[in-house]
Amino acid sequence: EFYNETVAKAFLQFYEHTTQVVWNEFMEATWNYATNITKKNREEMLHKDSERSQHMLYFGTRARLFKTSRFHDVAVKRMLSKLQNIGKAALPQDELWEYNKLLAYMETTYSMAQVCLSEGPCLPLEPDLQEVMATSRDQKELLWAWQGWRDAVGRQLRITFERYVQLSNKAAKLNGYKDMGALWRSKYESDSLEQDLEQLYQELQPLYLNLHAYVRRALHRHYGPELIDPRGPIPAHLLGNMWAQSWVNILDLVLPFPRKPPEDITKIMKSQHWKPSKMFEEADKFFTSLGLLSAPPDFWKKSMMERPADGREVECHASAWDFYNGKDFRIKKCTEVTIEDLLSIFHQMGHIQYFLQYKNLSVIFRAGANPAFEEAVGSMITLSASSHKHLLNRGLLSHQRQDSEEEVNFLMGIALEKIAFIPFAYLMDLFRWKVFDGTIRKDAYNQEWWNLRLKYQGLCPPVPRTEDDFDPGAKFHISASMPYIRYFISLVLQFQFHEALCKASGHVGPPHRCDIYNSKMAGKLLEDILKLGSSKPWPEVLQKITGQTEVSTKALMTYFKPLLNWLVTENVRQGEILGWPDFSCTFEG
Ligand SMILES: C[C@H](NC(=O)O)C(=O)O
Ligand SMILES: [Zn+2]
Repeated sequence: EFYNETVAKAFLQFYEHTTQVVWNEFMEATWNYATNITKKNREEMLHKDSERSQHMLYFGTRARLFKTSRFHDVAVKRMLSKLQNIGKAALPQDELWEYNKLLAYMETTYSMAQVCLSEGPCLPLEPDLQEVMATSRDQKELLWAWQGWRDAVGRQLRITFERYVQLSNKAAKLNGYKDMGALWRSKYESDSLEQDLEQLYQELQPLYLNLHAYVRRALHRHYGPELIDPRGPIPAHLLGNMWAQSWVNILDLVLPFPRKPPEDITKIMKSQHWKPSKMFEEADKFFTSLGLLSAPPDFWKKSMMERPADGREVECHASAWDFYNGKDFRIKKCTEVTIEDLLSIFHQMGHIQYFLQYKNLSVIFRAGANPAFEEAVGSMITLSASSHKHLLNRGLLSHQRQDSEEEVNFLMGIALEKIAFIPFAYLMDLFRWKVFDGTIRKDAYNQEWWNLRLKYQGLCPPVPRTEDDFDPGAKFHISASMPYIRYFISLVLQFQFHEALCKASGHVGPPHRCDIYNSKMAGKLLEDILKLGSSKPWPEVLQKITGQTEVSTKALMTYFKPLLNWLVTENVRQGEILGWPDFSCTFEG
Protein backbone atom coordinates (compact mmCIF):
# COMPACT_ATOMS: atom_id res chain seq x y z
CA GLU A 1 0.00 0.00 0.00
CA PHE A 2 3.04 2.27 -0.14
CA TYR A 3 1.98 3.21 -3.68
CA ASN A 4 -1.41 4.28 -2.38
CA GLU A 5 -1.81 8.04 -1.96
CA THR A 6 -4.89 7.63 0.27
CA VAL A 7 -2.87 5.54 2.68
CA ALA A 8 -0.19 8.22 2.63
CA LYS A 9 -2.74 10.87 3.51
CA ALA A 10 -4.04 8.78 6.42
CA PHE A 11 -0.48 8.28 7.59
CA LEU A 12 0.10 12.04 7.51
CA GLN A 13 -3.16 12.63 9.42
CA PHE A 14 -1.99 10.22 12.11
CA TYR A 15 1.36 12.02 12.24
CA GLU A 16 -0.35 15.38 12.52
CA HIS A 17 -2.55 14.20 15.34
CA THR A 18 0.20 12.72 17.51
CA THR A 19 2.90 15.30 16.80
CA GLN A 20 1.34 18.39 18.34
CA VAL A 21 1.29 16.81 21.81
CA VAL A 22 4.84 15.46 21.55
CA TRP A 23 6.27 18.73 20.25
CA ASN A 24 4.29 20.87 22.72
CA GLU A 25 5.63 18.87 25.66
CA PHE A 26 9.13 19.04 24.25
CA MET A 27 8.90 22.84 23.85
CA GLU A 28 7.55 23.25 27.38
CA ALA A 29 10.41 21.19 28.82
CA THR A 30 13.02 23.09 26.79
CA TRP A 31 11.46 26.42 27.81
CA ASN A 32 11.47 25.41 31.48
CA TYR A 33 15.17 24.63 31.23
CA ALA A 34 16.14 27.76 29.28
CA THR A 35 14.28 29.97 31.78
CA ASN A 36 15.41 28.10 34.89
CA ILE A 37 18.64 26.19 34.41
CA THR A 38 18.57 23.41 37.02
CA LYS A 39 19.66 19.76 36.96
CA LYS A 40 16.04 18.62 37.30
CA ASN A 41 14.87 20.74 34.38
CA ARG A 42 17.80 19.51 32.31
CA GLU A 43 16.88 15.87 32.96
CA GLU A 44 13.25 16.59 32.07
CA MET A 45 14.29 18.31 28.84
CA LEU A 46 16.60 15.45 27.85
CA HIS A 47 13.80 13.00 28.53
CA LYS A 48 11.29 14.92 26.40
CA ASP A 49 13.87 15.30 23.66
CA SER A 50 14.39 11.55 23.43
CA GLU A 51 10.60 11.05 23.31
CA ARG A 52 10.39 13.51 20.44
CA SER A 53 13.28 11.78 18.70
CA GLN A 54 11.62 8.37 18.99
CA HIS A 55 8.46 9.87 17.49
CA MET A 56 10.47 11.38 14.61
CA LEU A 57 12.29 8.11 14.03
CA TYR A 58 9.04 6.14 13.90
CA PHE A 59 7.44 8.45 11.33
CA GLY A 60 10.63 9.33 9.48
CA THR A 61 11.49 5.72 8.68
CA ARG A 62 7.90 4.94 7.62
CA ALA A 63 7.68 8.08 5.44
CA ARG A 64 10.68 6.71 3.53
CA LEU A 65 8.67 3.60 2.53
CA PHE A 66 6.14 5.45 0.36
CA LYS A 67 6.68 5.41 -3.40
CA THR A 68 5.53 8.95 -4.14
CA SER A 69 6.70 9.35 -7.74
CA ARG A 70 3.20 8.72 -9.13
CA PHE A 71 1.34 10.65 -6.39
CA HIS A 72 -0.78 13.60 -7.60
CA ASP A 73 -0.89 15.76 -4.50
CA VAL A 74 2.31 17.83 -4.47
CA ALA A 75 1.73 18.80 -0.83
CA VAL A 76 1.62 15.13 0.21
CA LYS A 77 4.91 14.50 -1.60
CA ARG A 78 6.48 17.59 -0.01
CA MET A 79 5.30 16.58 3.47
CA LEU A 80 6.58 13.01 3.13
CA SER A 81 9.96 14.22 1.93
CA LYS A 82 10.28 16.70 4.80
CA LEU A 83 9.30 14.00 7.28
CA GLN A 84 12.27 11.92 6.21
CA ASN A 85 14.77 14.46 7.54
CA ILE A 86 14.96 13.47 11.19
CA GLY A 87 18.34 15.01 12.09
CA LYS A 88 19.89 13.74 15.31
CA ALA A 89 16.96 11.37 15.89
CA ALA A 90 18.70 9.04 13.44
CA LEU A 91 21.47 8.37 15.97
CA PRO A 92 21.45 5.15 18.00
CA GLN A 93 19.82 5.69 21.42
CA ASP A 94 23.05 5.78 23.45
CA GLU A 95 24.77 8.19 21.07
CA LEU A 96 21.68 10.41 20.90
CA TRP A 97 21.69 10.60 24.68
CA GLU A 98 25.39 11.55 24.67
CA TYR A 99 24.76 14.11 21.90
CA ASN A 100 21.88 15.77 23.76
CA LYS A 101 23.96 15.95 26.93
CA LEU A 102 26.86 17.64 25.15
CA LEU A 103 24.49 20.06 23.41
CA ALA A 104 23.04 20.99 26.81
CA TYR A 105 26.53 21.31 28.27
CA MET A 106 27.72 23.70 25.54
CA GLU A 107 24.64 25.91 25.69
CA THR A 108 24.61 25.98 29.49
CA THR A 109 28.30 26.78 29.76
CA TYR A 110 27.69 29.74 27.45
CA SER A 111 24.57 30.90 29.31
CA MET A 112 26.06 30.70 32.80
CA ALA A 113 29.56 31.99 32.07
CA GLN A 114 30.79 35.08 33.92
CA VAL A 115 34.01 37.09 34.00
CA CYS A 116 35.21 38.01 37.50
CA LEU A 117 36.93 41.25 38.49
CA SER A 118 40.15 40.69 40.47
CA GLU A 119 38.23 41.52 43.62
CA GLY A 120 34.44 41.71 43.88
CA PRO A 121 31.70 40.93 41.39
CA CYS A 122 31.58 38.52 38.48
CA LEU A 123 29.90 39.89 35.35
CA PRO A 124 27.59 37.92 33.02
CA LEU A 125 27.51 38.62 29.27
CA GLU A 126 24.06 40.25 29.36
CA PRO A 127 23.88 43.03 30.26
CA ASP A 128 27.25 43.67 31.90
CA LEU A 129 29.97 42.51 29.50
CA GLN A 130 27.90 43.66 26.50
CA GLU A 131 27.70 47.05 28.21
CA VAL A 132 31.48 47.21 28.66
CA MET A 133 32.09 46.27 25.01
CA ALA A 134 29.52 48.85 23.88
CA THR A 135 30.49 51.84 26.03
CA SER A 136 34.11 51.52 27.19
CA ARG A 137 36.70 53.50 25.22
CA ASP A 138 39.58 52.16 27.32
CA GLN A 139 41.32 49.46 25.29
CA LYS A 140 42.63 47.71 28.41
CA GLU A 141 39.13 47.38 29.83
CA LEU A 142 37.84 46.19 26.46
CA LEU A 143 40.63 43.63 26.29
CA TRP A 144 39.80 42.40 29.82
CA ALA A 145 36.17 41.71 28.84
CA TRP A 146 37.06 40.32 25.41
CA GLN A 147 39.71 37.90 26.67
CA GLY A 148 37.85 37.04 29.87
CA TRP A 149 34.76 35.98 27.96
CA ARG A 150 36.76 33.73 25.64
CA ASP A 151 38.61 32.17 28.58
CA ALA A 152 35.31 31.55 30.37
CA VAL A 153 33.43 30.08 27.41
CA GLY A 154 35.48 29.19 24.34
CA ARG A 155 38.22 27.36 26.20
CA GLN A 156 35.67 25.29 28.15
CA LEU A 157 33.90 24.10 25.00
CA ARG A 158 36.79 23.02 22.83
CA ILE A 159 36.92 19.28 23.68
CA THR A 160 33.13 18.95 23.74
CA PHE A 161 32.91 20.67 20.36
CA GLU A 162 35.25 18.09 18.82
CA ARG A 163 32.91 15.28 19.93
CA TYR A 164 29.91 17.37 18.79
CA VAL A 165 31.38 17.48 15.28
CA GLN A 166 31.81 13.69 15.16
CA LEU A 167 28.26 12.94 16.33
CA SER A 168 26.76 15.67 14.13
CA ASN A 169 28.40 14.16 11.08
CA LYS A 170 27.29 10.66 12.05
CA ALA A 171 23.70 11.89 12.35
CA ALA A 172 23.94 13.67 9.00
CA LYS A 173 25.26 10.53 7.28
CA LEU A 174 22.37 8.50 8.75
CA ASN A 175 20.05 11.02 7.06
CA GLY A 176 21.81 10.51 3.75
CA TYR A 177 24.06 13.59 3.79
CA LYS A 178 27.85 13.56 3.48
CA ASP A 179 28.22 15.73 6.61
CA MET A 180 26.23 18.06 8.87
CA GLY A 181 27.10 21.11 6.74
CA ALA A 182 25.39 19.43 3.78
CA LEU A 183 22.33 18.71 5.92
CA TRP A 184 22.18 22.35 7.08
CA ARG A 185 22.53 23.64 3.50
CA SER A 186 19.76 21.33 2.27
CA LYS A 187 17.20 23.59 3.97
CA TYR A 188 17.68 26.02 1.07
CA GLU A 189 16.67 23.50 -1.59
CA SER A 190 19.42 24.68 -3.96
CA ASP A 191 22.30 22.82 -5.57
CA SER A 192 24.19 26.05 -6.20
CA LEU A 193 23.88 27.57 -2.73
CA GLU A 194 27.59 28.01 -1.99
CA GLN A 195 28.34 29.63 -5.35
CA ASP A 196 25.29 31.89 -5.04
CA LEU A 197 26.38 33.00 -1.57
CA GLU A 198 29.94 33.74 -2.76
CA GLN A 199 28.45 35.84 -5.56
CA LEU A 200 26.34 37.84 -3.07
CA TYR A 201 29.41 38.33 -0.89
CA GLN A 202 31.49 39.59 -3.84
CA GLU A 203 28.79 42.11 -4.75
CA LEU A 204 28.68 43.44 -1.20
CA GLN A 205 32.43 43.51 -0.57
CA PRO A 206 33.06 47.06 -1.93
CA LEU A 207 30.53 48.41 0.58
CA TYR A 208 32.26 46.61 3.43
CA LEU A 209 35.79 47.58 2.36
CA ASN A 210 34.85 51.26 2.23
CA LEU A 211 33.20 51.12 5.63
CA HIS A 212 36.14 49.18 7.11
CA ALA A 213 38.69 51.70 5.79
CA TYR A 214 36.67 54.66 7.07
CA VAL A 215 36.09 53.15 10.54
CA ARG A 216 39.76 52.15 10.78
CA ARG A 217 40.76 55.78 10.19
CA ALA A 218 38.36 56.96 12.93
CA LEU A 219 39.73 54.36 15.37
CA HIS A 220 43.26 55.35 14.41
CA ARG A 221 42.32 58.93 15.37
CA HIS A 222 40.93 57.80 18.72
CA TYR A 223 43.28 54.98 19.80
CA GLY A 224 46.45 56.12 18.01
CA PRO A 225 48.95 54.48 15.65
CA GLU A 226 50.34 52.08 18.28
CA LEU A 227 47.01 50.27 18.20
CA ILE A 228 45.72 50.90 14.68
CA ASP A 229 47.68 50.35 11.45
CA PRO A 230 45.90 52.42 8.74
CA ARG A 231 46.86 49.73 6.20
CA GLY A 232 46.17 46.76 8.43
CA PRO A 233 43.42 44.75 10.14
CA ILE A 234 41.49 46.24 13.08
CA PRO A 235 41.90 44.72 16.57
CA ALA A 236 38.63 42.85 17.22
CA HIS A 237 37.91 44.31 20.68
CA LEU A 238 37.49 47.95 19.55
CA LEU A 239 34.29 47.70 17.49
CA GLY A 240 31.70 48.05 20.26
CA ASN A 241 30.58 44.41 20.28
CA MET A 242 31.88 41.17 21.81
CA TRP A 243 32.19 39.55 18.37
CA ALA A 244 32.64 42.73 16.25
CA GLN A 245 29.53 41.64 14.35
CA SER A 246 27.74 44.98 14.77
CA TRP A 247 29.54 48.32 15.10
CA VAL A 248 26.55 50.54 16.06
CA ASN A 249 27.98 51.24 19.51
CA ILE A 250 30.97 53.17 18.13
CA LEU A 251 28.83 55.52 16.01
CA ASP A 252 30.01 58.38 18.22
CA LEU A 253 33.62 57.67 17.22
CA VAL A 254 32.89 57.47 13.51
CA LEU A 255 30.10 60.03 12.98
CA PRO A 256 30.56 61.63 9.54
CA PHE A 257 29.23 65.00 10.75
CA PRO A 258 30.09 65.15 14.47
CA ARG A 259 28.53 68.58 14.87
CA LYS A 260 25.16 67.07 14.05
CA PRO A 261 24.96 64.08 16.41
CA PRO A 262 21.69 62.12 16.30
CA GLU A 263 19.43 62.31 19.34
CA ASP A 264 20.11 59.64 21.98
CA ILE A 265 16.98 57.50 21.71
CA THR A 266 17.95 55.32 24.66
CA LYS A 267 18.08 58.45 26.81
CA ILE A 268 14.67 59.54 25.48
CA MET A 269 13.20 56.09 26.20
CA LYS A 270 14.48 56.24 29.77
CA SER A 271 13.23 59.80 30.25
CA GLN A 272 9.82 58.61 29.04
CA HIS A 273 10.00 55.73 31.57
CA TRP A 274 9.79 52.98 28.94
CA LYS A 275 9.55 49.47 30.43
CA PRO A 276 10.28 46.18 28.65
CA SER A 277 6.54 45.38 28.40
CA LYS A 278 5.96 48.70 26.63
CA MET A 279 8.72 47.85 24.16
CA PHE A 280 6.91 44.61 23.27
CA GLU A 281 3.59 46.45 22.98
CA GLU A 282 5.23 48.99 20.68
CA ALA A 283 6.40 46.24 18.33
CA ASP A 284 3.01 44.47 18.51
CA LYS A 285 1.31 47.75 17.53
CA PHE A 286 3.46 47.94 14.42
CA PHE A 287 2.20 44.56 13.20
CA THR A 288 -1.45 45.30 13.98
CA SER A 289 -1.07 48.67 12.20
CA LEU A 290 -0.38 46.63 9.05
CA GLY A 291 -3.61 44.67 9.58
CA LEU A 292 -1.63 41.67 10.82
CA LEU A 293 -2.23 39.63 13.98
CA SER A 294 -1.60 40.73 17.54
CA ALA A 295 0.28 38.43 19.92
CA PRO A 296 -2.34 36.31 21.77
CA PRO A 297 -2.98 36.24 25.58
CA ASP A 298 -0.52 33.39 26.26
CA PHE A 299 2.27 35.52 24.77
CA TRP A 300 1.74 38.33 27.29
CA LYS A 301 1.23 35.87 30.15
CA LYS A 302 4.07 33.42 29.52
CA SER A 303 6.92 35.30 27.77
CA MET A 304 10.09 36.07 29.71
CA MET A 305 10.65 39.75 28.95
CA GLU A 306 13.37 40.45 31.51
CA ARG A 307 16.14 38.60 33.27
CA PRO A 308 14.36 37.17 36.35
CA ALA A 309 15.16 39.01 39.59
CA ASP A 310 14.83 35.87 41.73
CA GLY A 311 18.39 34.67 41.04
CA ARG A 312 17.36 31.97 38.57
CA GLU A 313 19.99 31.04 35.99
CA VAL A 314 18.53 31.66 32.54
CA GLU A 315 19.68 31.60 28.93
CA CYS A 316 19.58 35.29 28.00
CA HIS A 317 20.13 35.06 24.25
CA ALA A 318 16.91 36.47 22.77
CA SER A 319 14.67 33.98 20.97
CA ALA A 320 11.06 33.41 19.84
CA TRP A 321 9.24 30.16 20.59
CA ASP A 322 6.34 28.30 18.91
CA PHE A 323 4.65 25.76 21.24
CA TYR A 324 2.88 24.06 18.34
CA ASN A 325 -0.63 24.24 19.76
CA GLY A 326 -1.86 27.22 17.76
CA LYS A 327 -2.17 29.54 20.76
CA ASP A 328 1.02 29.50 22.83
CA PHE A 329 3.88 31.64 21.43
CA ARG A 330 6.58 33.32 23.55
CA ILE A 331 9.73 35.41 23.48
CA LYS A 332 12.57 34.94 25.94
CA LYS A 333 14.76 38.05 26.28
CA CYS A 334 16.75 39.73 29.06
CA THR A 335 15.48 43.13 27.92
CA GLU A 336 17.25 46.37 28.80
CA VAL A 337 15.60 49.72 28.03
CA THR A 338 17.74 50.71 25.04
CA ILE A 339 17.06 51.44 21.36
CA GLU A 340 19.21 48.42 20.43
CA ASP A 341 16.90 46.16 22.48
CA LEU A 342 13.76 47.82 21.09
CA LEU A 343 14.91 47.00 17.55
CA SER A 344 15.86 43.48 18.63
CA ILE A 345 12.28 43.08 19.94
CA PHE A 346 10.91 44.10 16.52
CA HIS A 347 13.07 41.33 15.08
CA GLN A 348 11.78 38.73 17.56
CA MET A 349 8.16 39.83 17.07
CA GLY A 350 8.69 39.13 13.36
CA HIS A 351 9.24 35.49 14.28
CA ILE A 352 6.05 35.53 16.37
CA GLN A 353 4.07 37.00 13.44
CA TYR A 354 5.29 34.18 11.18
CA PHE A 355 4.21 31.61 13.82
CA LEU A 356 0.77 33.26 14.03
CA GLN A 357 0.26 33.42 10.28
CA TYR A 358 1.10 29.76 9.57
CA LYS A 359 -0.38 28.24 12.74
CA ASN A 360 -3.22 26.49 10.87
CA LEU A 361 -0.91 24.71 8.46
CA SER A 362 0.15 21.10 8.97
CA VAL A 363 2.83 21.08 11.65
CA ILE A 364 5.27 19.90 8.95
CA PHE A 365 4.85 23.26 7.16
CA ARG A 366 5.06 25.44 10.29
CA ALA A 367 8.39 26.99 9.39
CA GLY A 368 9.65 29.81 7.18
CA ALA A 369 9.87 29.35 3.40
CA ASN A 370 13.52 28.86 4.34
CA PRO A 371 15.35 29.83 7.57
CA ALA A 372 16.45 33.19 6.08
CA PHE A 373 12.80 34.17 5.50
CA GLU A 374 12.16 33.68 9.23
CA GLU A 375 14.97 36.10 10.05
CA ALA A 376 14.14 38.63 7.34
CA VAL A 377 10.53 39.38 8.40
CA GLY A 378 11.36 41.06 11.70
CA SER A 379 14.52 42.67 10.34
CA MET A 380 12.55 44.15 7.45
CA ILE A 381 10.00 45.71 9.84
CA THR A 382 12.95 47.05 11.83
CA LEU A 383 14.07 49.00 8.77
CA SER A 384 10.81 50.95 8.93
CA ALA A 385 10.80 51.13 12.73
CA SER A 386 14.31 52.63 12.81
CA SER A 387 13.54 55.24 10.16
CA HIS A 388 13.62 58.91 11.21
CA LYS A 389 10.02 59.28 10.05
CA HIS A 390 8.79 56.44 12.25
CA LEU A 391 10.72 57.35 15.38
CA LEU A 392 9.56 60.95 15.03
CA ASN A 393 5.97 59.76 14.58
CA ARG A 394 6.26 57.62 17.71
CA GLY A 395 7.58 60.47 19.81
CA LEU A 396 11.11 59.04 20.14
CA LEU A 397 12.68 61.93 18.21
CA SER A 398 11.91 65.63 18.25
CA HIS A 399 13.90 67.13 15.35
CA GLN A 400 11.36 67.44 12.55
CA ARG A 401 13.64 67.46 9.55
CA GLN A 402 16.86 65.66 8.71
CA ASP A 403 19.21 67.69 6.51
CA SER A 404 21.48 65.88 4.06
CA GLU A 405 24.37 65.71 6.56
CA GLU A 406 22.12 64.29 9.26
CA GLU A 407 20.91 61.77 6.71
CA VAL A 408 24.47 60.59 6.11
CA ASN A 409 24.89 60.28 9.87
CA PHE A 410 21.65 58.25 9.97
CA LEU A 411 22.74 55.94 7.15
CA MET A 412 26.09 55.43 8.86
CA GLY A 413 24.22 54.21 11.94
CA ILE A 414 22.28 51.66 9.88
CA ALA A 415 25.46 50.63 7.99
CA LEU A 416 27.31 49.99 11.26
CA GLU A 417 24.61 47.40 11.98
CA LYS A 418 23.99 45.94 8.54
CA ILE A 419 27.18 46.38 6.47
CA ALA A 420 29.57 45.52 9.31
CA PHE A 421 27.58 42.30 9.75
CA ILE A 422 28.07 41.04 6.16
CA PRO A 423 31.43 39.25 6.49
CA PHE A 424 30.70 37.99 10.02
CA ALA A 425 27.37 36.45 8.98
CA TYR A 426 29.09 34.84 5.99
CA LEU A 427 32.11 33.38 7.74
CA MET A 428 30.27 31.82 10.70
CA ASP A 429 29.06 28.88 8.61
CA LEU A 430 31.98 28.95 6.15
CA PHE A 431 33.93 27.98 9.27
CA ARG A 432 31.50 25.28 10.42
CA TRP A 433 30.94 23.81 6.96
CA LYS A 434 34.71 23.33 6.68
CA VAL A 435 34.85 21.83 10.18
CA PHE A 436 32.08 19.39 9.28
CA ASP A 437 33.59 18.42 5.91
CA GLY A 438 37.02 17.94 7.49
CA THR A 439 38.80 20.76 5.60
CA ILE A 440 39.42 22.41 8.98
CA ARG A 441 41.02 19.89 11.30
CA LYS A 442 40.50 20.02 15.04
CA ASP A 443 44.15 20.83 15.80
CA ALA A 444 43.76 24.07 13.83
CA TYR A 445 40.24 25.19 14.80
CA ASN A 446 41.35 28.49 16.31
CA GLN A 447 43.97 29.36 13.72
CA GLU A 448 41.49 28.68 10.90
CA TRP A 449 38.81 30.75 12.68
CA TRP A 450 41.17 33.73 12.76
CA ASN A 451 42.25 33.12 9.18
CA LEU A 452 38.60 33.62 8.18
CA ARG A 453 38.16 36.59 10.54
CA LEU A 454 41.18 38.21 8.88
CA LYS A 455 40.25 37.31 5.32
CA TYR A 456 36.60 38.40 5.45
CA GLN A 457 36.32 40.90 8.30
CA GLY A 458 39.82 42.42 8.28
CA LEU A 459 40.11 41.83 12.03
CA CYS A 460 42.91 40.62 14.29
CA PRO A 461 42.75 39.19 17.78
CA PRO A 462 43.99 41.86 20.24
CA VAL A 463 46.30 39.32 21.90
CA PRO A 464 48.02 36.19 20.55
CA ARG A 465 45.78 33.11 20.34
CA THR A 466 46.72 29.43 20.68
CA GLU A 467 44.97 26.10 20.12
CA ASP A 468 44.11 26.08 23.83
CA ASP A 469 41.60 28.75 22.85
CA PHE A 470 38.37 28.09 20.97
CA ASP A 471 37.18 31.57 20.07
CA PRO A 472 34.30 30.49 17.77
CA GLY A 473 32.73 28.81 20.82
CA ALA A 474 32.40 32.20 22.46
CA LYS A 475 29.56 33.03 20.04
CA PHE A 476 26.09 31.83 21.08
CA HIS A 477 25.11 30.12 17.84
CA ILE A 478 28.21 27.92 17.85
CA SER A 479 27.70 26.88 21.48
CA ALA A 480 23.99 26.33 20.69
CA SER A 481 24.55 24.49 17.39
CA MET A 482 22.39 27.07 15.62
CA PRO A 483 23.12 27.54 11.90
CA TYR A 484 24.00 31.12 10.92
CA ILE A 485 23.98 31.49 7.11
CA ARG A 486 20.27 32.39 7.51
CA TYR A 487 21.37 35.80 8.86
CA PHE A 488 23.65 36.45 5.88
CA ILE A 489 20.87 35.65 3.39
CA SER A 490 18.37 37.58 5.53
CA LEU A 491 20.62 40.63 5.33
CA VAL A 492 20.03 40.77 1.55
CA LEU A 493 16.45 39.49 1.62
CA GLN A 494 15.20 42.05 4.17
CA PHE A 495 16.05 44.91 1.82
CA GLN A 496 14.21 43.19 -1.04
CA PHE A 497 11.18 42.75 1.24
CA HIS A 498 11.49 46.35 2.44
CA GLU A 499 11.57 47.63 -1.15
CA ALA A 500 8.53 45.54 -2.11
CA LEU A 501 6.44 46.55 0.90
CA CYS A 502 7.43 50.21 0.60
CA LYS A 503 6.23 50.11 -3.01
CA ALA A 504 2.99 48.42 -1.93
CA SER A 505 2.51 51.12 0.73
CA GLY A 506 2.75 53.80 -1.94
CA HIS A 507 6.06 55.16 -0.64
CA VAL A 508 7.85 57.50 -3.03
CA GLY A 509 11.48 58.50 -2.47
CA PRO A 510 14.59 56.88 -1.07
CA PRO A 511 14.09 53.55 0.76
CA HIS A 512 15.79 54.75 3.94
CA ARG A 513 12.97 57.28 4.40
CA CYS A 514 10.24 54.67 4.02
CA ASP A 515 8.06 53.68 6.97
CA ILE A 516 5.32 51.15 6.12
CA TYR A 517 3.58 51.69 9.50
CA ASN A 518 -0.25 51.67 9.08
CA SER A 519 -0.09 50.40 5.51
CA LYS A 520 -2.75 47.70 5.09
CA MET A 521 -1.55 47.13 1.50
CA ALA A 522 1.97 46.31 2.67
CA GLY A 523 0.50 44.15 5.44
CA LYS A 524 -1.62 42.16 2.98
CA LEU A 525 1.38 41.48 0.75
CA LEU A 526 3.32 40.22 3.75
CA GLU A 527 0.43 38.21 5.18
CA ASP A 528 -0.05 36.31 1.92
CA ILE A 529 3.47 34.93 2.02
CA LEU A 530 3.72 34.31 5.76
CA LYS A 531 0.61 32.14 5.58
CA LEU A 532 2.43 29.77 3.23
CA GLY A 533 5.00 28.72 5.85
CA SER A 534 7.31 26.18 4.25
CA SER A 535 4.56 24.63 2.09
CA LYS A 536 5.99 26.03 -1.14
CA PRO A 537 9.57 26.25 -2.49
CA TRP A 538 10.98 29.60 -1.35
CA PRO A 539 11.64 31.02 -4.87
CA GLU A 540 7.87 30.83 -5.46
CA VAL A 541 7.26 32.65 -2.18
CA LEU A 542 9.89 35.29 -2.98
CA GLN A 543 8.27 35.88 -6.34
CA LYS A 544 4.89 36.48 -4.67
CA ILE A 545 6.30 39.32 -2.58
CA THR A 546 8.96 40.88 -4.85
CA GLY A 547 8.15 39.63 -8.35
CA GLN A 548 11.61 38.07 -8.57
CA THR A 549 12.68 34.50 -7.85
CA GLU A 550 16.30 35.40 -7.03
CA VAL A 551 17.94 36.81 -3.90
CA SER A 552 19.42 40.08 -5.17
CA THR A 553 21.66 42.71 -3.57
CA LYS A 554 20.13 45.48 -5.71
CA ALA A 555 17.72 46.71 -3.04
CA LEU A 556 20.43 46.79 -0.36
CA MET A 557 22.83 48.65 -2.66
CA THR A 558 20.10 51.19 -3.51
CA TYR A 559 19.39 51.76 0.19
CA PHE A 560 23.06 52.51 0.97
CA LYS A 561 23.93 54.33 -2.28
CA PRO A 562 24.00 57.82 -0.68
CA LEU A 563 26.31 56.53 2.05
CA LEU A 564 28.60 54.65 -0.33
CA ASN A 565 28.98 57.81 -2.40
CA TRP A 566 29.94 59.74 0.72
CA LEU A 567 32.31 56.99 1.94
CA VAL A 568 34.13 56.66 -1.38
CA THR A 569 34.62 60.43 -1.57
CA GLU A 570 35.84 60.56 2.01
CA ASN A 571 38.20 57.60 1.62
CA VAL A 572 39.68 59.04 -1.58
CA ARG A 573 40.13 62.40 0.17
CA GLN A 574 41.97 60.67 3.02
CA GLY A 575 43.98 58.53 0.62
CA GLU A 576 42.71 55.39 2.34
CA ILE A 577 43.84 51.93 1.24
CA LEU A 578 40.86 49.58 0.91
CA GLY A 579 41.57 46.24 2.56
CA TRP A 580 44.50 45.33 4.77
CA PRO A 581 47.69 44.78 2.74
CA ASP A 582 49.62 44.88 6.07
CA PHE A 583 47.89 41.61 6.87
CA SER A 584 49.92 40.44 9.87
CA CYS A 585 48.42 40.85 13.33
CA THR A 586 50.81 42.80 15.54
CA PHE A 587 50.37 42.86 19.32
CA GLU A 588 50.85 46.16 21.08
CA GLY A 589 53.21 46.21 24.08
C1 LIG B 1 22.10 38.15 14.38
C2 LIG B 1 21.81 37.16 15.46
N1 LIG B 1 20.49 37.39 15.95
C3 LIG B 1 19.83 36.51 16.80
O1 LIG B 1 20.43 35.45 17.16
O2 LIG B 1 18.68 36.81 17.17
C4 LIG B 1 22.84 37.28 16.59
O3 LIG B 1 22.49 37.71 17.67
O4 LIG B 1 23.98 36.96 16.37
ZN1 LIG C 1 15.86 35.80 14.56
